[in-house]
Amino acid sequence: MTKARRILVTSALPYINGVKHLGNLAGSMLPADVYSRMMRLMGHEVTYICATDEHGTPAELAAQAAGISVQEYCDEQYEIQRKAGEGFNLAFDWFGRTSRAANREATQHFAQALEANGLIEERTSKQVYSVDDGRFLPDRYVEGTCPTCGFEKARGDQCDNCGRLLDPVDLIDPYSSVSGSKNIEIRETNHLYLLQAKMQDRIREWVNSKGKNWPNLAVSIANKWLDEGLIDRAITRDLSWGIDVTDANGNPRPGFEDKVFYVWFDAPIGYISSTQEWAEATGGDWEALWRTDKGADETEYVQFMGKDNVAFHTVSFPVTMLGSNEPWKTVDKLKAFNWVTWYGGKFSTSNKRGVFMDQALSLLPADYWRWYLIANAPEGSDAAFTWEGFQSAVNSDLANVLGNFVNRITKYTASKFDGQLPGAGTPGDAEAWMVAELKERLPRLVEYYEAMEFRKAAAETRAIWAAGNEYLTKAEPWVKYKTDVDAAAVGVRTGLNLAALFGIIAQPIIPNAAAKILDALGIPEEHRNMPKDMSDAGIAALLDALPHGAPITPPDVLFQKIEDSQVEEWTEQFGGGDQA
Ligand SMILES: Nc1ncnc2c1ncn2[C@@H]1O[C@H](COP(=O)(O)OP(=O)(O)OP(=O)(O)O)[C@@H](O)[C@H]1O
Ligand SMILES: [Zn+2]
Repeated sequence: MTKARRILVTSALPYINGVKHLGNLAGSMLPADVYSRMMRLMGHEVTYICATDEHGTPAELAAQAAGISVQEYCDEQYEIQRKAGEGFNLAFDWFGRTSRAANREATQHFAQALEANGLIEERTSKQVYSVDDGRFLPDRYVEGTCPTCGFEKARGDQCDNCGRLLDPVDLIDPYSSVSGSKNIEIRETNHLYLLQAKMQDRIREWVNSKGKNWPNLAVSIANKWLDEGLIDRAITRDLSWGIDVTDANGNPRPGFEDKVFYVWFDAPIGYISSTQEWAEATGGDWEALWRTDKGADETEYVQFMGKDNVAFHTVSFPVTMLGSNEPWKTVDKLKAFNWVTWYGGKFSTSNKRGVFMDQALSLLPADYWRWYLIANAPEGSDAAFTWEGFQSAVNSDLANVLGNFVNRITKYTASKFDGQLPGAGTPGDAEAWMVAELKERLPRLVEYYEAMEFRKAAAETRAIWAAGNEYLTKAEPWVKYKTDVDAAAVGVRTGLNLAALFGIIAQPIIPNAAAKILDALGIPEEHRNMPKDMSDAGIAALLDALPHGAPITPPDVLFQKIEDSQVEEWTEQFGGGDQA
């Protein structure tokens, strides 16, 4: 017996400005959920934490555009995202918010610890100041002409045309995005700087030791940053929405009354503070997950994110944690994804390109999307979302391979065996073939999950379902029934047990449909875990696990096929073919 492991899972915190698109879902929360579910089914103790990332100028500007306060805006958007997550069956143990008190305290704590260790310093810097607005204009509060490409609507932090990261003072002809005023001055003011350069060697050493368990994509991104040399960064901004900058006594830090911590500093700390909220609400032990002096050295910490977040998780956040000189748990396994692309371009929240979580659920149930997005996870490279690909994954994998199998065998039991699992007959060659298949495939499925290879895990799941269909072709209970009812009974019994197994292994990816199957077969909750005994005898036992005589009710249609006319309609509605 292998020992149950304690696993902490986090997925990149979704930013608060609007409901997430299917790219966001596929590149962070969905695989984290699938992985958490599988680890739970294997008997491990999993805590999956996520939260909304709520600070920063995009939230402020969106609130302003909506004519409400930032707090109100974030409250609304949090609810929307929480509901969308629920709709997609994301089984977070806690879905927190970085704007809550726990994150304020944790962020202020880290800043104190870093400063005490000589890693934070007050420096004077030049900032864009709007005389008419009477305030500094950080990041997106200022727009102007890009010094690199001449684009006239570049934002203070980045040019959307050429992609270059900018400092607001670099903009040519800057104007305030609050008032449009061009009465702009460059003024000096103080900010806190995180002295990342001092941490270069420690982070390198840490990446070298931890990176062994990361995919190449993550290690190469971390090394690229380290090779370029870590630079000191301002971790405060001239804003009011955010976490207040305090002194050691918790009083406002002189000179920082109108400043807050920068969102990049406080967001990842949200993983810790959200775990604290979870512990507070449930009586869970957050320290066993986060403090290596309190048991977290025995916790496995797994992070999920899209590739643009890797640098923050392999360099910036580790600077905060290691620089505190406190015994914080750092990431063990890191899974980074490429992009899901939308018809030759990007999914985009600001341009409303692609399909968004709420819209998706209004078209079809969550399982359909979950299956397609996991089976086509952007792992080795970017993965294109196409309506045709979605249609074919649903129709062939879910409806034809899994749905038909379950339907056929349960309906046949209902019509020929009085809706009861038949106990007669003894297994023969066909059953031995099936045992051999499972003996090879089930351990491989588990390996793929352990390695967080989601495409392969989905493909193996499908291959196991397909082997079941092949088994029925070999066993042909419907033919045998005419001459030898007992021989037919073996095929039906094995088929029903296979249906149960197929439901069990389907649970991580398509939890609702899997529950329907397991309910139809009357499998109690405690028997829905992954099988552990992979010996010949153990696998043979799986094929005769359900009690003889157990009542079997065919489930309603598990999956509706997607019609060509629906694909046409959705292509039209979402502008699928449109390359603009
Ligand atoms: N097209 C995509 N495919 C895969 N992952 C993505 C995609 N777009 C964003 N992500 C990931 O989704 C997670 C949450 O992203 P976040 O809420 O910060 O939005 P974002 O990265 O600003 O994207 P967008 O502006 O397109 O919404 C991050 O880990 C990010 O890397
Ligand atoms: Zn530019």
